[in-house]
Amino acid sequence: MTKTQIKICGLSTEAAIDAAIDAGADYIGLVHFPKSPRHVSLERAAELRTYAAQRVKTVLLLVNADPKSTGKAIGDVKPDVIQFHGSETPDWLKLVADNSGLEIWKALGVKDKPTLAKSARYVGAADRLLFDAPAKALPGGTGTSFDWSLLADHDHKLDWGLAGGLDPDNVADALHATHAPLVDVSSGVESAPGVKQVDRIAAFCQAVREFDEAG
Ligand SMILES: O=C(O)c1ccccc1NCC(=O)[C@H](O)[C@H](O)COP(=O)(O)O
Repeated sequence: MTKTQIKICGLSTEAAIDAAIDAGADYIGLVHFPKSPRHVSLERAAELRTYAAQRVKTVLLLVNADPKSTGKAIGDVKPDVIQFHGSETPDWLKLVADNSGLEIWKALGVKDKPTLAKSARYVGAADRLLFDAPAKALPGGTGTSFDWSLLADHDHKLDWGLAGGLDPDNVADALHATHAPLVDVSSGVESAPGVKQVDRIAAFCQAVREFDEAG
């Protein structure tokens, strides 16, 4: 049985971390981007990372952070993975990877086939691509989906994941359409921006596991 990996993103409380772990998530995401309703300070991100350590992998999200801020964020939080969610270049990702030894993910907003074709430039720079909806007021956490059929026959050159407007009711359809090895959710398991709902986290993970079991 293929086990789809699950990332629950935009957590800011210990209770939400417990809910994600209890539901069987593989990754939690901590957003360090002051414009986001899910923003956590580096101090709080470090506390949450320590709370989660050994139980689930922690992904720290940054958006177009400068080199000094990136180094401080990595040093303070010590995440397992760093996810870049802005317009960061492959060269910048390589530099961070070489200096930190961390696993690197790059989020890309998918508009059309040419966007997907351009994603190949991250080969050798990122460990995983996260295909998300195009940016709106925020670069991520928008709660909107893109056209999943764009991924149906895409020749993936890198490990990858699917994000953007997923929720407990549509994640099985998204997996049928894309066969994503990882799914990422934020708004779809919230009652309001930044407020995670334990029962929706559980329902999301349950829907993924039911898809996996149905084969
Ligand atoms: O979640 C945010 O507020 C956010 C802000 C700025 C950059 C990235 C952000 N989230 C990144 C994620 O990985 C989200 O889980 C992903 O975009 C999917 O979000 P959603 O459509 O709300 O499920």
